[in-house]
Amino acid sequence: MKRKIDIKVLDKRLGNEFPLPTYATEGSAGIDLRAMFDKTTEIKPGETILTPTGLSMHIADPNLAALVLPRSGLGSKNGIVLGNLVGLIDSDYQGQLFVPVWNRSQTPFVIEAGDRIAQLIIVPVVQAEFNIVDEFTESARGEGGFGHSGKK
Ligand SMILES: O=c1ccn([C@H]2C[C@H](O)[C@@H](COP(=O)(O)OP(=O)(O)OP(=O)(O)O)O2)c(=O)[nH]1
Repeated sequence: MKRKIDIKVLDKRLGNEFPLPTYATEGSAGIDLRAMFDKTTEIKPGETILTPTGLSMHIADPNLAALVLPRSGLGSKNGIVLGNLVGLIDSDYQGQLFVPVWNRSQTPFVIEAGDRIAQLIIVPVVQAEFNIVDEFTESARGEGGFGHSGKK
């Protein structure tokens, strides 16, 4: 059976006033996160507002993490993205998920309580280890650094 990560619903409006997050289709990678403000909130141009989601998670498994990403439509049409560009939820984080919602547009943006403002995906993680070396020969591909391949 597929293992599922437990996400706790802290805000009782979720599941009552607003639908619980769901994977919209069989192929959906993410679930939408809602802005669980107490009231309608305006984000001024250039402003970032830390937004509660009403959801708490403890991933616990170090082989997993979660990413908070902008919703494509809000980002490309309304300039509503994330103040940290991408949010990383560590497997040992325990607590409410917050989304720093950034209005990078030139116009104020109104968020009603419960609006879907970002999305969350759970991803596999492989940790790196660091090894001190005496000598290192770069491969042909590594020489010259960024943009060195000359390919367009
Ligand atoms: O958009 C986000 C990003 C992070 N977090 C939570 C989960 C994450 O595990 C924790 C710390 O995030 P991060 O490690 O990115 O923050 P930091 O600024 O590097 O601080 P820290 O010193 O806590 O690592 O904050 C959120 O709720 N929303």
